[in-house]
Amino acid sequence: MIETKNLTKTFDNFTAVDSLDLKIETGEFFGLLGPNGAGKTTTISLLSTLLLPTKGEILIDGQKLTRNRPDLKRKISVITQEYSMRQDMNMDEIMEYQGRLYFMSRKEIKRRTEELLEFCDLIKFRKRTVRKLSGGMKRKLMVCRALLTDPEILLLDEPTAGMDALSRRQMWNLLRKLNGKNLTILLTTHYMEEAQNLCSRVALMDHGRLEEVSTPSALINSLGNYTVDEFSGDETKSHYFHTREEAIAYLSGLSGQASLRETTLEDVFVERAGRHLMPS
Ligand SMILES: Nc1ncnc2c1ncn2[C@@H]1O[C@H](COP(=O)(O)OP(=O)(O)OP(=O)(O)O)[C@@H](O)[C@H]1O
Repeated sequence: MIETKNLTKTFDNFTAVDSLDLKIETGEFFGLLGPNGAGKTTTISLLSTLLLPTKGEILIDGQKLTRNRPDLKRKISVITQEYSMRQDMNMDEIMEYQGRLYFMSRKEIKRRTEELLEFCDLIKFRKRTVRKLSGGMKRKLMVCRALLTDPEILLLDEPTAGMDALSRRQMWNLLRKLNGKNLTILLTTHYMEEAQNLCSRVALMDHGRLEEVSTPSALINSLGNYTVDEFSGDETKSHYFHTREEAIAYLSGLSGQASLRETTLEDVFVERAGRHLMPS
């Protein structure tokens, strides 16, 4: 279990993460959502001990995480937004290099590499250098590399940013499979469809603070499960309803162009951003 208590990070006079109290259960698939600058990446950096908190603490399975706890740090792997891999190395070499950093035996590196590349559908590309991999393959390789040491928790900062629709779906399938094997996953994303599809719970952050923690379906339900979009000129106005009947009754009373659909997490995000999640 990951727990943050009053977790705070201040840069000079600016508070990027403000008194964050969060509990993520073992085996959860958890999403950290919020507008640009909300403090998501900073939170990931704190959880991976890349940054140290100004105040508060992080507990992993009830024990305080610090840079001097290699046993706890080993439970956590992080995949950042940058591709931090040598271009001239092939997949096997990337994995071996990583394994040596963690003092793993040759035999163990080979065994895990085989298993992970197979699991991630990369085995036939193992001799390809990073330079020649597609963006999607590089991301999958980063997942393999992060899992080499067999962590219990995977932190992912925008794992599908810039990916095409097909690669994104392949990554979703891979992350779902990993979560199915009881890997705890915490990701940040700007894609609400991604959070709605993958996450069992999401946290909405803004200005470093936690606004709400809930399930995607409860958030959608709070707005209303049915949406009528009313189109006039360049503008679309969305109206939300709790029942299909109410939505249809409203729709039938409209004279202009309009359509009925299911409400999405993106609607929740947009509505809240309009009200109070707006970056200042
Ligand atoms: N090293 C730093 N020094 C000063 N300010 C920083 C530093 N790192 C982050 N910040 C500031 O902290 C705030 C939160 O940044 P962070 O990257 O955590 O947001 P985010 O939610 O991940 O945003 P995005 O969605 O754009 O990636 C921003 O205003 C950012 O400018």
